[in-house]
Amino acid sequence: FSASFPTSSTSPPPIPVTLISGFLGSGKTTLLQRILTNKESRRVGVVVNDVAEVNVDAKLVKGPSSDPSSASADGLVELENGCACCSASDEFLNSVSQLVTLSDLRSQSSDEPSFSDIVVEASGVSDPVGIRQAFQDAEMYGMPLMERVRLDTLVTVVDCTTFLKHVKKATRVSEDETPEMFFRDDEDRQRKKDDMSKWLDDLPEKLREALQAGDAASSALSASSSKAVCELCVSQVETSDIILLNKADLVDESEVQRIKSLVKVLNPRGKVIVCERALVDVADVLAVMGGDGVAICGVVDDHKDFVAAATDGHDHDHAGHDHADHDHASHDHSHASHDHSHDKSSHDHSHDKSSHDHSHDKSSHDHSHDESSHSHSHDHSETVCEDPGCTDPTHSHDHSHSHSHSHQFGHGAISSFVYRARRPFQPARLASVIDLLPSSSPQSSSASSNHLFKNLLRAKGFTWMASSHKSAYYAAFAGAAFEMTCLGRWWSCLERERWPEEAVEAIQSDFLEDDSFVGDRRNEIVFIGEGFDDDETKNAIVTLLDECLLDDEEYLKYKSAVDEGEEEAEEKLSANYPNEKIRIQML
Ligand SMILES: Nc1nc2c(ncn2[C@@H]2O[C@H](COP(=O)(O)OP(=O)(O)OP(=O)(O)O)[C@@H](O)[C@H]2O)c(=O)[nH]1
Repeated sequence: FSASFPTSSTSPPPIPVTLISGFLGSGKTTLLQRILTNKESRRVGVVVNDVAEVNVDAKLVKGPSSDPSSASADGLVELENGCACCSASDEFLNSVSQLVTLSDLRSQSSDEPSFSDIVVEASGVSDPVGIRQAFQDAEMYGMPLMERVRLDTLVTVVDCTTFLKHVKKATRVSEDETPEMFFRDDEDRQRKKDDMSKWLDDLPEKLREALQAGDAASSALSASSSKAVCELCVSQVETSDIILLNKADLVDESEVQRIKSLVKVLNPRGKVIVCERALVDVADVLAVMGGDGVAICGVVDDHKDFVAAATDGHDHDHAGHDHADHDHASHDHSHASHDHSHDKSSHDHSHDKSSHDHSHDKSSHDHSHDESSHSHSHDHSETVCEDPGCTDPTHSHDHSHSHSHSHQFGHGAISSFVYRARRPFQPARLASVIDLLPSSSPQSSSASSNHLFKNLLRAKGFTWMASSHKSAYYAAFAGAAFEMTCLGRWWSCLERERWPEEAVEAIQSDFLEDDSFVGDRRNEIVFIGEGFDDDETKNAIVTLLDECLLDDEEYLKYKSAVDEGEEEAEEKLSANYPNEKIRIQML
């Protein structure tokens, strides 16, 4: 995709790309055929990325072009190498690039108009987050291709017959059952196996023996070679503009309603269309977002919408900030700048896609620490809670529980609430709660966890860990998988003058008023599950998480470490609170 394209003031507007995602067998090809059969005057270029059946799908899509009623693409590129384990993002861009070149060549030689649309059918095991990231990175790096195309609309097809089963059961798939989720082909499989044996061989003998003998080995190895279907299904639904609840003919109405309520909690901004055999109006799915959909969002945008939905438009922070007025039109990468600054000039090529690590943008994040902002801290125990519904007169607003709001949809009892706290988590205590989450790992199925978290479907949000005063972590749980990633630094670490101008209001809304020590550091985790509107369950989870926060004595120690100065503090804090257990969870 490094090909250069003729670009000038007369260049045509970028071709909108519509991405179709959805788990294996959900109906993506059916939708693609529907689009190609009813595209009318649109000229549609197609990228098909079907790991297992790419050639079959390609033939289906091509169709006999002499028959006007059959599905036919105006240009088609097959992607034969994609798989979820490597996300195949570069190959997507390569294929899109090939289509644009094809279109240019045709219009030069025969005056054929170029494509009005490009449709990409992702593999059933692709995560749209990776594909979106690839497009955003290409834009940030100033790839010439990005002047010719833009990722516009993300469509996810849900199979109504399997969705709830996948999401609830947290099944992990194995290499043997679905090799396409792990390897591109046999050669790739062999190469990865060789790498693993080499890794084992290179270990000190004692460690190798211990690993091979004990459970640790099997769980460590299987953890690296198994994926939760649930994670994929949830991610595909969350990262989409349009969600088709397909195969509605095969389930009863109440099942459709249950799926609908879950989908709406997972993705409050998406448009849901119930259908059979992907029978939808092409105008409802093809390039409908006009450049203002989830394609331009980052993790932080996603999170904000998620929180707003979980609080049902009554999102109160203890500082009284109201996030409910979140303006969809204002989605902007720069306000997600923990994870992804789109400031080309400041981009550092050490960019790390997978971790969204702040190291990719040195000039905007790697700055000197503002000592003055840490010179005094405030006790917020006297702050008056501004939530009219709050019934707890005692809670301290920088500690204790952040009370929450729940929301229940009419059908099914799927609800969500937000846990908030303005004090860091003690990593080891948090790790022991993480151990209680439902998991396929046998060591984590204690009776209490089964009781408390048994109906948890999804949890995600910002976490403030006592092992760092700088790093903004993002925790995510789905199915059997928990992961914690560092999104970058808290905005408090950056002088205000260096915040992106258009994002100042949004950033400020996350700050605890009059407390520069805390700033935007926060725990803000959304929990979604069945029966989570029940106060008993909710309070038990809140109490459990409160126990993981630093107590008063620990917090004083934390504060004094920070007051010693930036670099010393980071070293001291990470030594005070070794978070190895959390790191293991991140693997
Ligand atoms: N009954 C019923 N069958 C459907 C519906 N939509 C698709 N199918 C069938 O389900 C099967 C899978 O559909 P595809 O469109 O190939 O699904 P896909 O998502 O492209 O599948 P993969 O490429 O394997 O990921 C096909 O046999 C379709 O005819 C529907 O709404 N109802």
